Amino acid sequence: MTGEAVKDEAVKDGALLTVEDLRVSFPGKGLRAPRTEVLKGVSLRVGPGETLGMVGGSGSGKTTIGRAILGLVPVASGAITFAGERIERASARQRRRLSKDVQVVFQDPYTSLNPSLAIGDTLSEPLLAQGVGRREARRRVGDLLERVHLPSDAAARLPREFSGGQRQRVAIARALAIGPKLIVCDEPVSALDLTTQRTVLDLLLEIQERTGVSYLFVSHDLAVIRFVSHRVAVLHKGEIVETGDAARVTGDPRHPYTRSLLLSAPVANVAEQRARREAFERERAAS
Ligand SMILES: Nc1ncnc2c1ncn2[C@@H]1O[C@H](COP(=O)(O)OP(=O)(O)OP(=O)(O)O)[C@@H](O)[C@H]1O
Repeated sequence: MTGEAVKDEAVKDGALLTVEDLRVSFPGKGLRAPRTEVLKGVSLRVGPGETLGMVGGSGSGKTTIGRAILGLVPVASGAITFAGERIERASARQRRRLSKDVQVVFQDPYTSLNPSLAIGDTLSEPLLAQGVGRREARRRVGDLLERVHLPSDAAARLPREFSGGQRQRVAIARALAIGPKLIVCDEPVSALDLTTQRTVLDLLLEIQERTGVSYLFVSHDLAVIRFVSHRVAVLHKGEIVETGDAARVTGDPRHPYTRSLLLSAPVANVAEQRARREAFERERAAS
């Protein structure tokens, strides 16, 4: 299929991001070891203004999907289409252009910000790189801080003066700086305590409502995924085993792996969890 043909299809079905039959492998350990296939034909789509939650256990390949979309790992085969443009083997120039539309928020707010750069400089950097003038950049930094509910004097301070939750707000503000269409959120709240998790998730939802940005939201935590996602894809050993509406996948999972994920989730509602476990065990005994 030519690049043009894929472009037309992607635009026609209204997807912002389409991943088709994506395969990624890494060299095995040892000289003659075969490569390890980490993604084994993953397909997904994210619509404009939509959050696709990507959930799966450790090592299932969640982060690798995000990294492939961002061009940070080589793709063995398959197609990644963003806004009608094939990007799985984007050139450095294409990547620079794409960085305006596709941003990322990483898990660890303690390592994702430059410790020697004042918050204002961290936020103005992407703006200046896009050709925004200094004065306008300063004004927009003020807006960004306001949008993520940080005080305007934060601009002059260093990351070490902020808590984990506040730093993650800065990371979100940086991702938002040049008005992206898609943010890959890679476990953005996993390093935060429960109360802070909630405020950062609320912020992400508020931003989506206001700007219409799409999220590919990676997490191992089903409760977090249920809270933020419109649709959910469940990844297991490099393959998507179940996908669908968030309430359906997390409330009435069809695949045994999704059910086991649900059962191993921390217990928010003991009665609900017990009923689910009993139903699961009855079904297993009957099969
Ligand atoms: N650059 C790399 N080189 C070699 N192996 C890698 C590389 N990146 C990831 N892997 C391997 O690929 C597999 C999937 O990793 P990935 O980080 O995508 O999983 P994950 O689902 O995000 O897991 P976690 O929740 O633990 O971060 C793991 O076995 C990991 O060791």
